[in-house]
Amino acid sequence: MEEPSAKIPALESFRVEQVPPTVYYIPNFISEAEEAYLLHQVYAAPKPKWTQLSGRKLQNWGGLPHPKGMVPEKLPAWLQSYAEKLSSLGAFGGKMANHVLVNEYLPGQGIMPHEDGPLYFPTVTTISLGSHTLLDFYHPVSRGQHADSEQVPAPPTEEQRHFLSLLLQPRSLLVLREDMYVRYLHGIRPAASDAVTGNVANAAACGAALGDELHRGTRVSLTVRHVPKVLKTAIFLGRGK
Ligand SMILES: O=C(O)CCC(=O)C(=O)O
Ligand SMILES: [Fe+2]
Repeated sequence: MEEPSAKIPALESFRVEQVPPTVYYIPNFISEAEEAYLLHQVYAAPKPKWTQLSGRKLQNWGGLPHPKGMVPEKLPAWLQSYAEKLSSLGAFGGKMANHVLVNEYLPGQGIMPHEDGPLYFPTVTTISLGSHTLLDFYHPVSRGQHADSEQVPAPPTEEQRHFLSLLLQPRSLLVLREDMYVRYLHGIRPAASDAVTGNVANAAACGAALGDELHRGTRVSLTVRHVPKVLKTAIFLGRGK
């Protein structure tokens, strides 16, 4: 798979320091008017576009990523313009974003720690709408080698594997790539509020003070990605000569 270049010049001033490579956090990436417009479009989508999961509901746009290749579907205009804007920043190594996942979380909902997997270009960009959330990062569970006679130590708990969090404010853009996207797991605890602790790596960029308690509202996230492996859409109906 193609590697992203080490830097995104347009975003360098938004790089979050003191975390593994690479996190960019851009507060107020969109205006309140754009946020209202995007939320309106999300909720104007036809009902069957939603998939209800246990802790959230989602809309999938652009096609279903698949190991054999995604059958692409045209993004609607309201998402295409943001896909273009994010791609032109250089987030996807010169490629155009072609996939958007919309997630809706009510207060108390979240997403289990996970990796996004190999079907995506190793950069993810996320626009948050409606509410903040806290995105948590976890060390992967390593499968250590143990001799038969050795006692296998208990695996570390989720709490022990947690090593940092990022505060995602409404209207912000998060860009994750390299180790922070590929090597560590990410998730959102199913909580109704979040405490700003010393583990929140971008607290300063958010203007958040240690000890703040932030109450979640309904959050909608737009996760914009590039899916490299795409199948041809049109079936060629040759007339034959
Ligand atoms: O809502 C978010 O910001 C995270 C979503 C996510 O991790 C995913 O859809 O893979
Ligand atoms: Fe994810």
